[in-house]
Amino acid sequence: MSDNIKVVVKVRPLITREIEEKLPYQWRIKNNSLYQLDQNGKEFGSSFTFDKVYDESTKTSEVYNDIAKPIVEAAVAGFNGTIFAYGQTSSGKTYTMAGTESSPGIITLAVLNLFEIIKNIPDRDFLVRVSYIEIYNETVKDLLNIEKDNIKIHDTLQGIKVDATEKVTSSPEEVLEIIKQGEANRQTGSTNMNEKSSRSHSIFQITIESKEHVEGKEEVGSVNVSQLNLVDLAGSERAGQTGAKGLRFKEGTHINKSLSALALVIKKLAENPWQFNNYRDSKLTRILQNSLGGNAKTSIICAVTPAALEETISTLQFGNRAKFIKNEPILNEVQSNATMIQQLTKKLGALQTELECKKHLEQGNYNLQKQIAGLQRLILSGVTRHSTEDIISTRRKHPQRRITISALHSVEESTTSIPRFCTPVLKYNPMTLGGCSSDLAPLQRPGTLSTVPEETSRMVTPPPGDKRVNFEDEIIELGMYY
Ligand SMILES: Nc1ncnc2c1ncn2[C@@H]1O[C@H](COP(=O)(O)OP(=O)(O)OP(=O)(O)O)[C@@H](O)[C@H]1O
Repeated sequence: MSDNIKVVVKVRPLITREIEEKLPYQWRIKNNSLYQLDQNGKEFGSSFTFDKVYDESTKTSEVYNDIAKPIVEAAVAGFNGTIFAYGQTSSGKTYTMAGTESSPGIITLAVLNLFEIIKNIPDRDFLVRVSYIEIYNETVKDLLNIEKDNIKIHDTLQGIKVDATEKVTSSPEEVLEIIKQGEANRQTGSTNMNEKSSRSHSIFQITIESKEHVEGKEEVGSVNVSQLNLVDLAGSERAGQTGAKGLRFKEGTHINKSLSALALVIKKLAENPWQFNNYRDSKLTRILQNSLGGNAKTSIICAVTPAALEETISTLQFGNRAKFIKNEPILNEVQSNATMIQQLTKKLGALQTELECKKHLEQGNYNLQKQIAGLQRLILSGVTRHSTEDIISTRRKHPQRRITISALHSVEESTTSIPRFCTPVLKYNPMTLGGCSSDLAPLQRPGTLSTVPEETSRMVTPPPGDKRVNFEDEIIELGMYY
Protein backbone atom coordinates (compact mmCIF):
# COMPACT_ATOMS: atom_id res chain seq x y z
CA MET A 1 0.00 0.00 0.00
CA SER A 2 1.31 3.38 -0.96
CA ASP A 3 1.75 5.77 1.93
CA ASN A 4 -0.31 8.35 0.15
CA ILE A 5 -3.12 6.33 -1.38
CA LYS A 6 -4.88 3.77 0.74
CA VAL A 7 -7.52 1.52 -0.74
CA VAL A 8 -9.71 -0.67 1.42
CA VAL A 9 -12.87 -2.69 0.86
CA LYS A 10 -15.98 -2.52 3.04
CA VAL A 11 -18.45 -5.37 2.62
CA ARG A 12 -21.90 -4.52 3.91
CA PRO A 13 -24.43 -7.01 5.33
CA LEU A 14 -27.24 -8.30 3.12
CA ILE A 15 -30.15 -5.88 3.13
CA THR A 16 -33.85 -6.74 3.32
CA ARG A 17 -34.34 -6.67 -0.46
CA GLU A 18 -31.47 -9.12 -1.00
CA ILE A 19 -32.72 -11.42 1.75
CA GLU A 20 -36.24 -11.38 0.34
CA GLU A 21 -34.92 -12.14 -3.13
CA LYS A 22 -32.88 -14.97 -1.56
CA LEU A 23 -29.70 -13.75 -3.22
CA PRO A 24 -26.76 -16.03 -2.38
CA TYR A 25 -23.40 -14.91 -1.00
CA GLN A 26 -21.02 -14.51 -3.94
CA TRP A 27 -17.92 -13.73 -1.90
CA ARG A 28 -15.94 -15.01 1.06
CA ILE A 29 -13.54 -12.83 3.01
CA LYS A 30 -10.31 -14.35 4.30
CA ASN A 31 -7.18 -12.57 5.43
CA ASN A 32 -7.91 -9.31 3.66
CA SER A 33 -8.76 -11.11 0.42
CA LEU A 34 -12.11 -11.59 -1.28
CA TYR A 35 -12.71 -14.97 -2.92
CA GLN A 36 -15.40 -15.53 -5.50
CA LEU A 37 -17.81 -18.37 -4.64
CA ASP A 38 -19.54 -20.79 -7.00
CA GLN A 39 -23.14 -21.99 -6.63
CA ASN A 40 -22.04 -24.57 -4.07
CA GLY A 41 -20.29 -21.98 -1.96
CA LYS A 42 -16.82 -23.11 -3.05
CA GLU A 43 -14.07 -20.67 -3.87
CA PHE A 44 -13.21 -20.34 -7.53
CA GLY A 45 -11.90 -17.83 -10.03
CA SER A 46 -9.75 -14.91 -9.14
CA SER A 47 -9.37 -13.41 -5.71
CA PHE A 48 -8.68 -9.79 -4.81
CA THR A 49 -6.32 -8.75 -2.05
CA PHE A 50 -6.23 -5.38 -0.33
CA ASP A 51 -4.44 -4.06 2.70
CA LYS A 52 -7.71 -4.20 4.52
CA VAL A 53 -10.99 -5.90 3.77
CA TYR A 54 -13.69 -5.15 6.34
CA ASP A 55 -16.45 -7.69 6.75
CA GLU A 56 -20.14 -7.11 7.43
CA SER A 57 -19.69 -6.78 11.17
CA THR A 58 -17.06 -4.04 11.02
CA LYS A 59 -18.14 -0.74 12.53
CA THR A 60 -17.53 2.46 10.60
CA SER A 61 -15.48 3.75 13.54
CA GLU A 62 -12.92 1.00 12.91
CA VAL A 63 -12.66 1.95 9.25
CA TYR A 64 -12.34 5.57 10.34
CA ASN A 65 -9.47 4.85 12.72
CA ASP A 66 -7.54 2.89 10.10
CA ILE A 67 -7.81 5.00 7.02
CA ALA A 68 -9.45 8.35 7.76
CA LYS A 69 -7.98 9.45 11.06
CA PRO A 70 -4.40 9.63 9.70
CA ILE A 71 -5.67 11.86 6.89
CA VAL A 72 -7.51 14.18 9.27
CA GLU A 73 -4.37 14.41 11.45
CA ALA A 74 -2.29 15.21 8.38
CA ALA A 75 -4.83 17.84 7.30
CA VAL A 76 -4.51 19.56 10.68
CA ALA A 77 -0.74 19.55 10.12
CA GLY A 78 -1.14 21.23 6.71
CA PHE A 79 -1.49 18.40 4.17
CA ASN A 80 -4.42 18.11 1.78
CA GLY A 81 -6.51 15.00 2.22
CA THR A 82 -9.35 13.21 0.50
CA ILE A 83 -11.48 10.30 1.60
CA PHE A 84 -14.03 8.88 -0.79
CA ALA A 85 -16.35 5.92 -1.06
CA TYR A 86 -16.76 4.21 -4.42
CA GLY A 87 -19.07 1.37 -5.43
CA GLN A 88 -22.23 0.31 -7.22
CA THR A 89 -25.59 1.71 -6.21
CA SER A 90 -26.82 0.45 -2.82
CA SER A 91 -23.41 -0.87 -1.79
CA GLY A 92 -23.21 1.20 1.42
CA LYS A 93 -21.30 4.35 0.41
CA THR A 94 -23.66 6.82 2.07
CA TYR A 95 -23.98 4.57 5.12
CA THR A 96 -20.19 4.64 5.42
CA MET A 97 -19.58 8.33 4.65
CA ALA A 98 -22.65 10.09 6.05
CA GLY A 99 -23.77 7.39 8.50
CA THR A 100 -26.89 7.33 10.61
CA GLU A 101 -27.84 8.48 14.11
CA SER A 102 -26.80 5.14 15.57
CA SER A 103 -23.76 4.63 13.35
CA PRO A 104 -21.96 7.92 12.72
CA GLY A 105 -20.26 8.01 9.34
CA ILE A 106 -16.73 8.97 8.35
CA ILE A 107 -17.74 12.62 7.85
CA THR A 108 -19.20 12.99 11.35
CA LEU A 109 -16.27 11.15 12.92
CA ALA A 110 -13.80 13.33 11.00
CA VAL A 111 -15.48 16.53 12.19
CA LEU A 112 -15.47 15.41 15.84
CA ASN A 113 -11.91 14.18 15.59
CA LEU A 114 -10.73 17.37 13.88
CA PHE A 115 -11.81 19.57 16.78
CA GLU A 116 -10.39 17.10 19.33
CA ILE A 117 -7.03 17.26 17.57
CA ILE A 118 -7.12 21.06 17.43
CA LYS A 119 -7.96 21.23 21.14
CA ASN A 120 -4.76 19.36 21.89
CA ILE A 121 -2.53 21.75 19.95
CA PRO A 122 -2.57 24.86 22.14
CA ASP A 123 0.54 26.35 20.57
CA ARG A 124 -1.22 26.98 17.25
CA ASP A 125 -4.25 29.07 16.30
CA PHE A 126 -6.70 27.46 13.89
CA LEU A 127 -9.36 28.73 11.58
CA VAL A 128 -11.78 26.15 10.20
CA ARG A 129 -14.24 26.78 7.40
CA VAL A 130 -16.47 24.43 5.51
CA SER A 131 -18.37 24.19 2.27
CA TYR A 132 -20.64 21.52 0.86
CA ILE A 133 -21.27 20.93 -2.83
CA GLU A 134 -22.78 18.32 -5.07
CA ILE A 135 -22.28 17.41 -8.69
CA TYR A 136 -25.72 16.74 -10.10
CA ASN A 137 -26.19 16.01 -13.79
CA GLU A 138 -22.70 17.40 -14.40
CA THR A 139 -23.52 20.70 -12.71
CA VAL A 140 -21.84 21.83 -9.49
CA LYS A 141 -24.38 23.00 -6.93
CA ASP A 142 -23.92 24.67 -3.59
CA LEU A 143 -25.65 22.62 -0.89
CA LEU A 144 -25.37 25.53 1.56
CA ASN A 145 -27.06 27.98 -0.80
CA ILE A 146 -29.43 26.41 -3.30
CA GLU A 147 -29.51 29.59 -5.33
CA LYS A 148 -25.94 28.91 -6.41
CA ASP A 149 -26.87 26.10 -8.73
CA ASN A 150 -24.07 26.23 -11.28
CA ILE A 151 -20.87 27.20 -9.56
CA LYS A 152 -17.49 27.59 -11.18
CA ILE A 153 -14.31 25.64 -10.64
CA HIS A 154 -10.96 27.49 -10.50
CA ASP A 155 -7.33 26.50 -10.61
CA THR A 156 -5.48 28.37 -7.86
CA LEU A 157 -2.03 28.22 -6.36
CA GLN A 158 -3.52 26.21 -3.51
CA GLY A 159 -5.20 23.80 -5.91
CA ILE A 160 -8.68 23.44 -7.36
CA LYS A 161 -11.29 25.69 -5.74
CA VAL A 162 -15.01 26.07 -6.27
CA ASP A 163 -17.03 29.26 -5.78
CA ALA A 164 -19.10 27.72 -3.01
CA THR A 165 -20.41 29.28 0.18
CA GLU A 166 -17.85 28.95 2.96
CA LYS A 167 -18.85 29.04 6.60
CA VAL A 168 -16.33 29.72 9.32
CA THR A 169 -16.96 27.45 12.26
CA SER A 170 -15.65 27.10 15.76
CA SER A 171 -17.20 23.90 17.06
CA PRO A 172 -18.14 20.41 15.87
CA GLU A 173 -21.79 21.07 16.76
CA GLU A 174 -21.90 23.94 14.29
CA VAL A 175 -20.31 21.87 11.55
CA LEU A 176 -22.72 18.97 12.10
CA GLU A 177 -25.62 21.37 11.90
CA ILE A 178 -24.27 22.80 8.64
CA ILE A 179 -23.92 19.27 7.26
CA LYS A 180 -27.52 18.56 8.20
CA GLN A 181 -28.63 21.68 6.34
CA GLY A 182 -26.60 20.65 3.30
CA GLU A 183 -27.85 17.08 3.30
CA ALA A 184 -31.42 18.31 3.27
CA ASN A 185 -30.61 19.97 -0.08
CA ARG A 186 -28.94 16.94 -1.61
CA GLN A 187 -30.49 15.15 -4.58
CA THR A 188 -31.72 11.70 -3.61
CA GLY A 189 -34.40 9.48 -5.07
CA SER A 190 -35.87 6.04 -4.86
CA THR A 191 -34.84 3.27 -7.27
CA ASN A 192 -35.48 -0.48 -7.35
CA MET A 193 -32.01 -0.96 -5.87
CA ASN A 194 -32.07 1.64 -3.12
CA GLU A 195 -34.95 3.40 -1.42
CA LYS A 196 -32.81 6.47 -0.85
CA SER A 197 -30.28 6.52 -3.63
CA SER A 198 -27.82 9.41 -3.96
CA ARG A 199 -28.40 10.96 -7.36
CA SER A 200 -25.36 13.21 -7.08
CA HIS A 201 -21.74 13.10 -5.95
CA SER A 202 -21.37 15.12 -2.76
CA ILE A 203 -18.17 16.73 -1.55
CA PHE A 204 -17.90 18.17 1.95
CA GLN A 205 -14.84 20.39 2.10
CA ILE A 206 -13.05 21.54 5.23
CA THR A 207 -10.36 24.20 4.88
CA ILE A 208 -7.99 24.40 7.82
CA GLU A 209 -5.65 27.34 8.36
CA SER A 210 -3.25 27.39 11.27
CA LYS A 211 -0.43 29.53 12.55
CA GLU A 212 1.82 29.63 15.54
CA HIS A 213 0.05 31.05 18.58
CA VAL A 214 1.92 34.06 19.95
CA GLU A 215 0.11 36.00 22.65
CA GLY A 216 -0.57 39.59 21.66
CA LYS A 217 1.33 39.36 18.40
CA GLU A 218 -0.40 40.58 15.28
CA GLU A 219 2.30 39.82 12.73
CA VAL A 220 2.34 36.13 11.94
CA GLY A 221 4.82 34.06 10.04
CA SER A 222 3.78 31.34 7.69
CA VAL A 223 0.31 29.87 7.73
CA ASN A 224 -0.48 26.21 7.03
CA VAL A 225 -3.46 25.86 4.74
CA SER A 226 -4.95 22.51 3.88
CA GLN A 227 -8.13 21.18 2.39
CA LEU A 228 -9.93 18.02 3.41
CA ASN A 229 -12.44 16.53 0.94
CA LEU A 230 -14.98 14.03 2.25
CA VAL A 231 -16.71 12.55 -0.75
CA ASP A 232 -19.81 10.40 -1.08
CA LEU A 233 -20.01 9.34 -4.70
CA ALA A 234 -23.21 8.33 -6.39
CA GLY A 235 -23.14 4.66 -7.36
CA SER A 236 -22.71 3.10 -10.77
CA GLU A 237 -25.98 1.57 -11.89
CA ARG A 238 -27.68 -0.34 -14.67
CA ALA A 239 -31.02 1.01 -15.79
CA GLY A 240 -32.27 -2.59 -16.04
CA GLN A 241 -31.65 -3.16 -12.34
CA THR A 242 -32.65 0.21 -10.95
CA GLY A 243 -35.75 0.49 -13.15
CA ALA A 244 -34.70 4.07 -13.81
CA LYS A 245 -36.82 5.98 -16.28
CA GLY A 246 -37.19 9.65 -17.18
CA LEU A 247 -35.33 11.87 -14.74
CA ARG A 248 -33.84 8.92 -12.83
CA PHE A 249 -32.52 7.52 -16.12
CA LYS A 250 -30.95 10.86 -17.05
CA GLU A 251 -29.35 11.06 -13.59
CA GLY A 252 -28.03 7.52 -13.94
CA THR A 253 -26.47 8.36 -17.31
CA HIS A 254 -24.62 11.34 -15.83
CA ILE A 255 -23.55 9.33 -12.79
CA ASN A 256 -22.16 6.50 -14.93
CA LYS A 257 -20.43 8.91 -17.29
CA SER A 258 -18.59 10.74 -14.52
CA LEU A 259 -17.66 7.48 -12.78
CA SER A 260 -16.26 6.21 -16.10
CA ALA A 261 -14.17 9.38 -16.35
CA LEU A 262 -12.93 8.75 -12.80
CA ALA A 263 -12.11 5.13 -13.61
CA LEU A 264 -10.24 6.20 -16.74
CA VAL A 265 -8.15 8.78 -14.87
CA ILE A 266 -7.27 6.16 -12.28
CA LYS A 267 -6.42 3.56 -14.91
CA LYS A 268 -4.08 5.96 -16.72
CA LEU A 269 -2.42 7.08 -13.49
CA ALA A 270 -1.87 3.48 -12.50
CA GLU A 271 -0.39 2.57 -15.90
CA ASN A 272 1.85 5.57 -16.32
CA PRO A 273 1.65 8.63 -14.06
CA TRP A 274 3.44 10.79 -16.66
CA GLN A 275 1.02 10.29 -19.52
CA PHE A 276 -1.55 12.99 -20.28
CA ASN A 277 -4.70 12.67 -18.23
CA ASN A 278 -7.71 14.79 -19.04
CA TYR A 279 -9.14 15.73 -15.66
CA ARG A 280 -11.50 18.11 -17.47
CA ASP A 281 -13.50 15.19 -18.85
CA SER A 282 -15.85 15.52 -15.90
CA LYS A 283 -16.52 17.89 -13.01
CA LEU A 284 -15.80 15.04 -10.61
CA THR A 285 -12.26 14.36 -11.86
CA ARG A 286 -11.59 18.10 -12.10
CA ILE A 287 -12.55 18.69 -8.47
CA LEU A 288 -10.67 15.60 -7.32
CA GLN A 289 -7.63 16.37 -9.50
CA ASN A 290 -5.36 17.11 -6.55
CA SER A 291 -6.43 13.93 -4.81
CA LEU A 292 -5.62 11.71 -7.79
CA GLY A 293 -1.90 11.76 -8.47
CA GLY A 294 -1.45 15.22 -6.94
CA ASN A 295 -0.77 17.09 -3.73
CA ALA A 296 -2.92 15.13 -1.29
CA LYS A 297 -3.16 12.07 0.86
CA THR A 298 -6.08 9.96 -0.30
CA SER A 299 -8.06 7.04 1.07
CA ILE A 300 -10.56 5.15 -1.06
CA ILE A 301 -13.23 2.95 0.46
CA CYS A 302 -14.60 0.42 -2.04
CA ALA A 303 -18.11 -0.39 -0.86
CA VAL A 304 -19.52 -3.75 -1.98
CA THR A 305 -22.42 -6.06 -1.34
CA PRO A 306 -21.61 -9.76 -0.92
CA ALA A 307 -24.65 -10.57 -3.07
CA ALA A 308 -23.41 -9.05 -6.35
CA LEU A 309 -20.88 -10.59 -8.66
CA GLU A 310 -20.14 -8.49 -11.74
CA GLU A 311 -20.62 -5.13 -10.04
CA THR A 312 -18.44 -6.16 -7.14
CA ILE A 313 -15.73 -7.40 -9.53
CA SER A 314 -15.86 -4.03 -11.29
CA THR A 315 -15.49 -2.15 -7.97
CA LEU A 316 -12.62 -4.37 -6.87
CA GLN A 317 -10.84 -3.87 -10.18
CA PHE A 318 -11.22 -0.13 -9.72
CA GLY A 319 -9.71 -0.40 -6.24
CA ASN A 320 -6.89 -2.63 -7.49
CA ARG A 321 -5.83 -0.03 -10.04
CA ALA A 322 -6.13 2.82 -7.57
CA LYS A 323 -3.55 1.12 -5.33
CA PHE A 324 -0.86 2.00 -7.88
CA ILE A 325 -1.50 5.74 -7.94
CA LYS A 326 1.33 7.80 -6.51
CA ASN A 327 0.41 11.06 -4.86
CA GLU A 328 2.89 13.68 -3.77
CA PRO A 329 1.52 15.44 -0.72
CA ILE A 330 3.49 18.43 0.51
CA LEU A 331 3.13 20.66 3.54
CA ASN A 332 1.11 23.67 2.33
CA GLU A 333 2.81 26.63 3.97
CA VAL A 334 1.99 30.11 2.75
CA GLN A 335 3.25 33.54 3.74
CA SER A 336 0.31 35.32 2.22
CA ASN A 337 -1.87 38.01 3.74
CA ALA A 338 -4.67 36.42 1.75
CA THR A 339 -5.13 33.73 4.39
CA MET A 340 -8.20 34.41 6.44
CA ILE A 341 -6.49 33.68 9.73
CA GLN A 342 -3.90 36.42 8.98
CA GLN A 343 -6.66 38.87 8.21
CA LEU A 344 -8.62 38.02 11.33
CA THR A 345 -5.52 38.14 13.54
CA LYS A 346 -4.64 41.59 12.25
CA LYS A 347 -8.20 42.74 12.62
CA LEU A 348 -8.21 41.46 16.18
CA GLY A 349 -5.04 43.41 16.95
CA ALA A 350 -6.47 46.55 15.41
CA LEU A 351 -9.68 46.27 17.41
CA GLN A 352 -7.73 45.71 20.59
CA THR A 353 -5.70 48.84 19.91
CA GLU A 354 -8.88 50.75 19.26
CA LEU A 355 -10.33 49.45 22.49
CA GLU A 356 -7.30 50.72 24.38
CA CYS A 357 -7.89 54.07 22.73
CA LYS A 358 -11.41 54.19 24.03
CA LYS A 359 -10.74 52.97 27.53
CA HIS A 360 -11.81 56.22 29.08
CA LEU A 361 -15.33 55.67 27.82
CA GLU A 362 -16.05 52.89 30.21
CA GLN A 363 -19.28 51.62 28.81
CA GLY A 364 -18.66 52.65 25.24
CA ASN A 365 -16.31 49.77 24.56
CA TYR A 366 -19.01 47.12 24.87
CA ASN A 367 -19.54 46.89 21.15
CA LEU A 368 -15.85 46.48 20.46
CA GLN A 369 -15.54 43.86 23.16
CA LYS A 370 -18.25 41.85 21.48
CA GLN A 371 -16.43 42.02 18.17
CA ILE A 372 -13.18 41.02 19.80
CA ALA A 373 -14.82 38.11 21.59
CA GLY A 374 -16.27 36.98 18.27
CA LEU A 375 -12.91 37.06 16.53
CA GLN A 376 -11.13 35.36 19.40
CA ARG A 377 -13.60 32.53 19.28
CA LEU A 378 -13.17 32.16 15.56
CA ILE A 379 -9.47 31.71 15.99
CA LEU A 380 -9.38 28.45 17.87
CA SER A 381 -6.55 27.57 20.15
CA GLY A 382 -6.94 24.78 22.64
CA VAL A 383 -10.37 25.92 23.77
CA THR A 384 -12.16 23.42 26.01
CA ARG A 385 -14.97 21.75 24.18
CA HIS A 386 -17.45 18.93 24.64
CA SER A 387 -16.03 15.46 24.21
CA THR A 388 -16.91 13.42 21.15
CA GLU A 389 -19.01 11.06 23.26
CA ASP A 390 -20.98 13.97 24.73
CA ILE A 391 -21.84 15.23 21.27
CA ILE A 392 -22.84 11.86 19.86
CA SER A 393 -24.94 10.99 22.90
CA THR A 394 -26.65 14.39 22.81
CA ARG A 395 -27.46 13.81 19.14
CA ARG A 396 -28.92 10.43 19.97
CA LYS A 397 -30.94 11.66 22.92
CA HIS A 398 -32.32 14.60 20.97
CA PRO A 399 -32.34 13.54 17.35
CA GLN A 400 -34.80 16.25 16.38
CA ARG A 401 -33.07 19.00 18.27
CA ARG A 402 -31.66 21.69 16.05
CA ILE A 403 -28.70 23.63 17.26
CA THR A 404 -29.41 27.25 16.63
CA ILE A 405 -26.68 29.19 15.00
CA SER A 406 -27.83 32.72 15.14
CA ALA A 407 -26.20 33.96 11.98
CA LEU A 408 -24.47 32.07 9.24
CA HIS A 409 -24.33 34.22 6.17
CA SER A 410 -23.12 33.18 2.77
CA VAL A 411 -19.86 34.42 1.43
CA GLU A 412 -20.65 36.76 -1.39
CA GLU A 413 -18.04 38.14 -3.71
CA SER A 414 -15.60 40.12 -1.62
CA THR A 415 -17.72 39.42 1.43
CA THR A 416 -16.70 36.92 4.02
CA SER A 417 -19.21 35.86 6.61
CA ILE A 418 -18.70 34.39 9.99
CA PRO A 419 -21.06 33.23 12.65
CA ARG A 420 -21.73 35.28 15.69
CA PHE A 421 -20.86 33.49 18.86
CA CYS A 422 -22.46 35.63 21.51
CA THR A 423 -25.75 34.29 22.73
CA PRO A 424 -28.74 35.75 20.98
CA VAL A 425 -30.18 37.05 24.24
CA LEU A 426 -27.23 39.26 25.03
CA LYS A 427 -28.38 42.65 26.13
CA TYR A 428 -27.17 45.35 23.89
CA ASN A 429 -25.89 48.38 25.62
CA PRO A 430 -26.06 51.10 23.04
CA MET A 431 -23.55 53.78 23.78
CA THR A 432 -21.94 56.40 21.73
CA LEU A 433 -18.40 55.49 20.86
CA GLY A 434 -16.37 58.53 20.20
CA GLY A 435 -12.91 59.72 20.74
CA CYS A 436 -9.79 58.79 18.98
CA SER A 437 -10.96 57.55 15.61
CA SER A 438 -12.57 59.57 12.91
CA ASP A 439 -13.74 56.31 11.32
CA LEU A 440 -16.75 56.18 13.57
CA ALA A 441 -20.13 56.90 12.10
CA PRO A 442 -23.56 56.58 13.66
CA LEU A 443 -25.63 53.55 12.90
CA GLN A 444 -29.10 52.91 14.22
CA ARG A 445 -29.40 49.46 15.76
CA PRO A 446 -32.68 47.61 15.85
CA GLY A 447 -34.24 48.42 19.22
CA THR A 448 -35.92 46.00 21.65
CA LEU A 449 -32.72 44.31 22.76
CA SER A 450 -31.94 46.72 25.41
CA THR A 451 -32.83 47.06 29.03
CA VAL A 452 -30.86 50.26 29.15
CA PRO A 453 -32.16 53.61 27.93
CA GLU A 454 -32.33 54.11 24.18
CA GLU A 455 -29.39 56.03 22.83
CA THR A 456 -27.77 56.42 19.49
CA SER A 457 -25.28 53.66 18.90
CA ARG A 458 -22.27 53.61 16.65
CA MET A 459 -20.10 51.05 15.11
CA VAL A 460 -16.82 50.98 13.27
CA THR A 461 -17.21 52.10 9.69
CA PRO A 462 -14.14 51.20 7.65
CA PRO A 463 -12.64 52.84 4.63
CA PRO A 464 -14.46 51.85 1.43
CA GLY A 465 -13.47 48.91 -0.77
CA ASP A 466 -12.49 46.50 1.94
CA LYS A 467 -13.77 43.02 2.70
CA ARG A 468 -16.63 42.70 5.10
CA VAL A 469 -17.26 40.17 7.78
CA ASN A 470 -20.91 39.99 8.77
CA PHE A 471 -21.82 39.15 12.31
CA GLU A 472 -25.50 38.84 13.06
CA ASP A 473 -25.82 42.42 13.99
CA GLU A 474 -22.38 43.79 13.30
CA ILE A 475 -20.19 44.34 10.32
CA ILE A 476 -16.44 44.14 10.57
CA GLU A 477 -14.41 45.18 7.60
CA LEU A 478 -11.29 43.26 6.71
CA GLY A 479 -8.25 44.29 4.82
CA MET A 480 -7.69 47.91 5.69
CA TYR A 481 -4.70 47.37 7.88
CA TYR A 482 -2.23 45.99 5.35
N1 LIG B 1 -22.79 -1.61 7.19
C1 LIG B 1 -24.12 -1.60 7.04
N2 LIG B 1 -24.91 -2.10 7.98
C2 LIG B 1 -26.24 -2.08 7.82
N3 LIG B 1 -26.88 -1.59 6.74
C3 LIG B 1 -26.13 -1.07 5.77
C4 LIG B 1 -24.72 -1.04 5.86
N4 LIG B 1 -24.24 -0.48 4.75
C5 LIG B 1 -25.32 -0.16 4.02
N5 LIG B 1 -26.45 -0.51 4.61
C6 LIG B 1 -27.82 -0.34 4.09
O1 LIG B 1 -27.79 -0.61 2.70
C7 LIG B 1 -28.67 0.26 1.99
C8 LIG B 1 -27.89 0.97 0.89
O2 LIG B 1 -26.86 1.73 1.50
P1 LIG B 1 -26.45 3.18 0.98
O3 LIG B 1 -27.63 4.02 0.73
O4 LIG B 1 -25.41 3.66 1.88
O5 LIG B 1 -25.83 2.76 -0.44
P2 LIG B 1 -25.11 3.70 -1.49
O6 LIG B 1 -23.93 2.93 -1.97
O7 LIG B 1 -24.86 5.03 -0.94
O8 LIG B 1 -26.21 3.74 -2.63
P3 LIG B 1 -26.42 4.83 -3.80
O9 LIG B 1 -25.23 4.81 -4.67
O10 LIG B 1 -27.64 4.33 -4.51
O11 LIG B 1 -26.65 6.13 -3.14
C9 LIG B 1 -29.24 1.21 3.02
O12 LIG B 1 -30.50 0.73 3.38
C10 LIG B 1 -28.28 1.11 4.18
O13 LIG B 1 -28.90 1.37 5.41
